[in-house]
Amino acid sequence: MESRACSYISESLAYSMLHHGVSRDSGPLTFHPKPPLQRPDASATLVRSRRSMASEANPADAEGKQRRLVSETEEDLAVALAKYTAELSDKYARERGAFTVVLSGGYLIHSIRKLVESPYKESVDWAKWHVFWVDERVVKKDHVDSNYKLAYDGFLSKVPIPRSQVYSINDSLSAEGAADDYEACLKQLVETGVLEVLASTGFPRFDLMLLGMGPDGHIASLFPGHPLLKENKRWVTYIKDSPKPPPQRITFTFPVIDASAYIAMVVAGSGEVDAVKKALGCKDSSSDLLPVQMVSLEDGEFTWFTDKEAVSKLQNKASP
Ligand SMILES: O=C(O)[C@H](O)[C@@H](O)[C@H](O)[C@H](O)COP(=O)(O)O
Repeated sequence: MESRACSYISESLAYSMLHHGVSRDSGPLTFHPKPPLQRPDASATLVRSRRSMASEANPADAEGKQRRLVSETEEDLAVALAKYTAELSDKYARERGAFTVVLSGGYLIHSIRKLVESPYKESVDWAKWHVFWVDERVVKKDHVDSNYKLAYDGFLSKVPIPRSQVYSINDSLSAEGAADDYEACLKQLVETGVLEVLASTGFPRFDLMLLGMGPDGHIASLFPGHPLLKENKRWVTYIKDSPKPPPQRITFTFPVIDASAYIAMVVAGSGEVDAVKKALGCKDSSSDLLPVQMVSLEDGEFTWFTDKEAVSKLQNKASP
């Protein structure tokens, strides 16, 4: 099980830039000016959330930027998510020679299982992928709680993404140290052009975040009522009192999540029905928002990928 720990990025990138441009494994990367953001083809079932429905509850929704795909089954959801991800991979590989993808832990890794099967296993340009984590538990990488291990076992070990482009945390550091280290890693990747920065906010702009949501509406390691929800300077921070075990984690902050080009919020099954109902089904006062409702994309597109079970408490299951 190997990846490029962020503390070693400096050496790796120095080597890569000297010898190949950016990536040691995949040859030179070319970066072109990015054209205006384009939406991937909307499938017949992909629908835009109704503005009026949750406009107070969700700023992204208020701007009409949320879409919702309700699949009949979890299996259908996994098929749709693989297609969506592969299309974005093609787009970014073509446009700028790199595709920056952020993973979460939890059920999400199971949801992307179709990507390691035909046709995607063969057709996706895996050499262009750069993989990050929206949050990570501060444990050794071979620990059963490690999000890296989860992703490695279920996804990364099955596709040829260059190891130097898999940015796992340095698991020999404390939570504070690992957060600092990961942020420094991101800053180096901005300098070398792998990562873009959103000009309007100065925060790094990832091409695609594949996120899960907990039953309490948390995303990443940003939990309801926690002071970290207000962090607006750091790119990566740490938490030592996570209500979901294990307690020590590092996490991207909201401004980084908000700078994303695309977010896929993946929720399947019955475990999160109440949070889904609250997030998508009713108006709330702004003081009572779930973390998932606090996402406010600057210039991106937020798509809910759910199965029917996950939206079973919603009256309007697929908004027009
Ligand atoms: O470390 C973690 O716990 C995850 O990264 C976390 O952000 C996860 O995505 C949500 O908790 C949803 O998890 P489930 O899909 O297991 O509900």
